[in-house]
Amino acid sequence: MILFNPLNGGGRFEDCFHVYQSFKVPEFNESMQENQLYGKVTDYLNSLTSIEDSDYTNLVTGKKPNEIVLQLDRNQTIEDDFLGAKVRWTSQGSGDCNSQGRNLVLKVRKADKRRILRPYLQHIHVVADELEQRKRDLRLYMNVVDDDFRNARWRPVPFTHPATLETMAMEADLKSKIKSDLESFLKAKQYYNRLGRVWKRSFLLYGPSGTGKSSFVAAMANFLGYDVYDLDLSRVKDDSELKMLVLQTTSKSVIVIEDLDRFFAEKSTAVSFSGISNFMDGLLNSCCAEERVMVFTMNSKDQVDPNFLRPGRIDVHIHFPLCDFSAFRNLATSYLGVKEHKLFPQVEEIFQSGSSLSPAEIGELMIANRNSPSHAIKSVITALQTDGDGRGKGTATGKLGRPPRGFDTGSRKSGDEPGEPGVFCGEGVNTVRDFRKLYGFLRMRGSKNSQSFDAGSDRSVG
Ligand SMILES: Nc1ncnc2c1ncn2[C@@H]1O[C@H](COP(=O)(O)OP(=O)(O)OP(=O)(O)O)[C@@H](O)[C@H]1O
Ligand SMILES: [Mg+2]
Repeated sequence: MILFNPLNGGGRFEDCFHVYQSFKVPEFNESMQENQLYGKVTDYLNSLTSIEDSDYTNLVTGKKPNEIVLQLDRNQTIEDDFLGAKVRWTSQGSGDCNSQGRNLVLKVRKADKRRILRPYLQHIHVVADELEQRKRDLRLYMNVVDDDFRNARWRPVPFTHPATLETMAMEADLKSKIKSDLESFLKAKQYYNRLGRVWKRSFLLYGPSGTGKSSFVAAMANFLGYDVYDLDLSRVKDDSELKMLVLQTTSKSVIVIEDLDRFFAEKSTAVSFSGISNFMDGLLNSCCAEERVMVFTMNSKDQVDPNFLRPGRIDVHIHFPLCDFSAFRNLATSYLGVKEHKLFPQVEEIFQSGSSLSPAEIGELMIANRNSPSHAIKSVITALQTDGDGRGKGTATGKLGRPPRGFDTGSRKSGDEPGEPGVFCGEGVNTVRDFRKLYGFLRMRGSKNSQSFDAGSDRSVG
């Protein structure tokens, strides 16, 4: 007696008693046109963790260079859970010599069918669309003034910034909080709709120059699979032009305004404070597309009107501190491929004494000396001793676990000369001072000497 047919979706005892109902999703319709649902279900199934856990599965190249994706094999069955119900999917050959293509067969318990079938198919649609969105090439939009039309508009270019959340040197706990915050934002459409709120999230990234704020915006966009709208306020004529630009942005995008504190301090934009607040509120109460992330970067939030930073306008505040020893280790791992080194205790001691540099400064020294990790670390030690000018003493981080301390603007120490013994640098960057020149750090020194961080009022992720 044959009870189970393994080609019939991994036969189970219940199958024999018609406990399940099957639904076939063919690859092509009767006119041999592609059935789009088949593509969506395939993408959805290939993204499930159960495919990773199955006994065998296919590995195929994806659309992007070096991308490898998991793919359901013919006659393979995987399980999925939805609203507490278990369903099974089997990939089958068409079995019909007159037709081509494959089928995906869904088995649902009859008892669950009425309750879950429609929402489950809807869920597959949503997830597949999100996956598609993440796969497509991203764009960076910059606002330009169109001479002919005297109008501001967005000009797109391909967005190819390589930063990812993984490449950012940040405290691990903070990074994983941000990651799960973004993940839950992506899944929260129905939640926001139920609350009657626009599906958006706004972030404030603040910290000294060269600590990774701009790179982090790129990493977020790559993580979310969103386009980036980089709004340059100095190119905006007035408040109404700002409004028009906002209306032109599309959903699934990160809208970023960099160095906002500078605009407020220098009044170097024709846009008023209320224009910017309305810009944020306009997005909040939006007539325009939703599913957007807004990011503002600044060196310090001291000079910024607290009204601007109030809850509801800014959801998440993230502080970007100067390097500590743990960030240094992260950088050494990614830039030099070194997880441990005999010089690490010495580096740690210097950090503990309060010296610090920005990740950009340390990263640049590592890149310049990347052929010899020892030389690279020695150059960092020398730079911390000579250029590290005690800035680390003032980096109150609050959320990163270090207690808030007064900020020491401290004048530079004298040993600021290039070419310290034992320091081998290449590519024209010999000391942090050289790098600061390159990076435009002096610009910041001139205008932003007195910074301190209000860690106490942080609302951080989580
Ligand atoms: N935390 C970090 N992790 C990894 N790389 C970093 C980090 N911080 C800075 N860098 C590197 O330093 C360079 C400058 O960083 P970035 O431009 O993101 O700094 P920033 O905070 O935006 O500075 P500014 O305030 O001057 O705009 C980038 O090449 C980036 O890769
Ligand atoms: Mg920046």
